[in-house]
Amino acid sequence: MAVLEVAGLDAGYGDLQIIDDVDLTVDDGEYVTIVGPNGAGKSTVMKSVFGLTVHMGGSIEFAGEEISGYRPEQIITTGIGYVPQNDNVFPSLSVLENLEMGAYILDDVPQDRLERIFDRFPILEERRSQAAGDLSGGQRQMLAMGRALMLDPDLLLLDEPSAGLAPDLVGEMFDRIDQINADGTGVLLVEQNAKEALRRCDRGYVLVQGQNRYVASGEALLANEQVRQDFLGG
Ligand SMILES: Nc1ncnc2c1ncn2[C@@H]1O[C@H](COP(=O)(O)OP(=O)(O)OP(=O)(O)O)[C@@H](O)[C@H]1O
Repeated sequence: MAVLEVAGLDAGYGDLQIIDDVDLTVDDGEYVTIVGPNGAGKSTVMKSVFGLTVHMGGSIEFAGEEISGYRPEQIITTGIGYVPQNDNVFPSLSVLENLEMGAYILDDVPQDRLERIFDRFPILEERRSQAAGDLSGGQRQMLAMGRALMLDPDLLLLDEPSAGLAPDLVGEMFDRIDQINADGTGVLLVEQNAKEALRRCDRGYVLVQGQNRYVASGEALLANEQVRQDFLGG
């Protein structure tokens, strides 16, 4: 069953249209990645799903509900979590406070989820009292994911989580995403690290100049000579 179904999406910023007639689906528990050249509109597609762009046409359904036109505060209540690429933690708040903020729409902080996040990311428990601004880039990214997981989303949107990480941490970040997905959370990932993302995902989209150029399993895209030459560095 498609949890997220984007059809004929046109979107952009102000009067500027960036996304042109894009279709995209993420089935229940599926791991889907969007790759493509710089400036292709990958982040813009993701932001559109989360209500952060100007919607210019098409539909965005999540779990059967039309969510285009919803504000981000409404969208998180439908079961979509979003981890932006930048400014994704509150630097002056502690790690624990950041995680608690993730559950701000609930009356009480769900302690069982907090425990699960600490089990998944032990470094966050170790550093629970430290300011988020003092964390390393990788730890900050884990905190941002943990915060989004506090609402136990059905679909997690991740915008370039490996950006800026030291090469030895990139594999670890991808492993974390695999684990989150293995626990049943659907994942929509935008990545510059296209080969690694395609190796890990169920299905991939290659976006070029705001349009879908290829849609196939990650494996099939990696095996496609044209895709390799044009978008994966050979
Ligand atoms: N807030 C904004 N206002 C106006 N234009 C924007 C804004 N954000 C992005 N753009 C433009 O939209 C286009 C697509 O950007 P987007 O960030 O979606 O691309 P991307 O494929 O994610 O690229 P990258 O991998 O370089 O982040 C670019 O031309 C960019 O300059």
